[in-house]
Amino acid sequence: MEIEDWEKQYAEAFENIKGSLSNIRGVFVAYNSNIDAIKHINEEEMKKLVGILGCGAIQEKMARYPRVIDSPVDFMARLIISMRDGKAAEVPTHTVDLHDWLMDNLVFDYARMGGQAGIMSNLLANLGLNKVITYVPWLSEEQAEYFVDTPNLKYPAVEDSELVLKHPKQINYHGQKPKVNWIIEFSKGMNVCCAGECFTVPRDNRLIVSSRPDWLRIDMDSELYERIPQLRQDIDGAILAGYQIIREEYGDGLTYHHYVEKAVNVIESLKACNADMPIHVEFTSIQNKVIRKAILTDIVKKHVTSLGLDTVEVANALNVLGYEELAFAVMSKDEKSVIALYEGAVILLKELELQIVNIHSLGHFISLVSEDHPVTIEDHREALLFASILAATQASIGKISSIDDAEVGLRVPVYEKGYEDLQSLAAYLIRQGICSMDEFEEGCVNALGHSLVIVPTKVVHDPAGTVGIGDAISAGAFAALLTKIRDRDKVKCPE
Ligand SMILES: Nc1ncnc2c1ncn2[C@@H]1O[C@H](COP(=O)(O)OP(=O)(O)O)[C@@H](O)[C@H]1O
Ligand SMILES: O=P(O)(O)OC[C@H]1O[C@](O)(CO)[C@@H](O)[C@@H]1O
Ligand SMILES: [Mg+2]
Repeated sequence: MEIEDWEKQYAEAFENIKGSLSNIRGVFVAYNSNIDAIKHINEEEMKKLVGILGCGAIQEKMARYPRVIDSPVDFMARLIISMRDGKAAEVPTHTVDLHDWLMDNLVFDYARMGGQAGIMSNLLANLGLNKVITYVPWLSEEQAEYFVDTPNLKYPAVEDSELVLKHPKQINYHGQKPKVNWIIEFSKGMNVCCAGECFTVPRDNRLIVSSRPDWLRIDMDSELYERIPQLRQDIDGAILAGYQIIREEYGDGLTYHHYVEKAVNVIESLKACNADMPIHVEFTSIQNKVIRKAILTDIVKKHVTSLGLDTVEVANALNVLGYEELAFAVMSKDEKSVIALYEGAVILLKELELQIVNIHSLGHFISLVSEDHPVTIEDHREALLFASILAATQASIGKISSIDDAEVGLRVPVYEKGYEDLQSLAAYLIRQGICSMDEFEEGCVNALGHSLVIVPTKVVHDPAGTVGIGDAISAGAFAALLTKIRDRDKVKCPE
């Protein structure tokens, strides 16, 4: 298909999905909402922080590559590594001491809603879904301020033994403290010096310090848990994210097994009204391999219908599932990496017993769909096109306040290189006898035991920001698929 034909497909997909969003009764979204404190750091501020802590201590820590931030020196070590390599990183911290130190020595520029569940809840509410039921186990008064003020955004609470749905700003917070993550953004070209060693930052990027104090648990209030089945008239699907916060061990002796079991119980309870209820898990960077594996094999496998990830996350997932070589190939810079990506996606689909694996990269999205999925392959393609429009909107204007904002994304041209990059995959699939060039170019391939949907995406050259674009892609594709499932009346949930 020529680029102009893809643009036509985009326009059609947008009109179709936009017109059907109101058919979705609602979506349940949990768990990780937080406040992102964003600071764009400059050279002077770097000099000041290096001066306070001393280069010797920072360099020593850089050599040890701290995987948890326990002190300001750990923080500076990870920040300088990220700046030196131009790489994004997310590192946990288990106390609020660093927050206090950063407030004293740096101060953030602005704050906004953070966390995959928080970002996706606000987006879906802004898109005008009938109901978005958001749940965050640590909802605080401060956190509630960051949810959009729309009547369709609801929080489930139990009052006088009754389940009530209210806006997050109307909930009793019981003195809950907020979770504040710091996002330190840095720019290409900045010069950083430490102990006479200087470098120039090669790329714009950011370090996220994820606040994970001991009280932060991926959990659900038991009174609410018992009442999940009552949500059945309100939702057609659920999006779950934030499992990366689970720790191997807690101060009170509980371990990740306890929280994994609870996470599974919530999913099973959500499915109680309808075993086919679409349940999407959004993956992310998870440093701890024990937790990464447990999420995939104990939470996602058998319980969830779809998984959303970027290419690095595909490699990370394959790595803990025992496919180290393939993981390595996915990350390679040559043209075979896209073939490895496809093969890896097939493994994830089969090993994790999923219906959909959604992979987003810069320039193209891929969905692998199992044979038993109730929606046509063309409808899956529409869902990906809609997701790309949202991503382009988010990248262009940094926010999506309504479905009409997405007209901006629709106008962003399809990125030709994205589709060209897929030529080695096309050649491979044709060589294997899996499809013809025509089928590949249409973006819809029926392979053995699964379908493959591939679309070239819209890429914004000078994005307004990048945090949360992946979340917009996955939430957009999920909502679009729900409209298709509703259209086909495949959801048979008793009213
Ligand atoms: N400039 C851009 N224009 C359009 N899409 C983009 C742009 N930059 C990034 N994206 C999309 O955003 C995705 C990032 O997703 P991910 O890595 O999951 O990050 P996050 O979850 O923090 O949003 C990329 O895979 C790509 O598809
Ligand atoms: O792992 P955590 O603490 O939920 O952090 C998630 C971080 O990732 C983001 O959701 C970006 O994808 C940020 O908004 C947030 O700070
Ligand atoms: Mg992501």
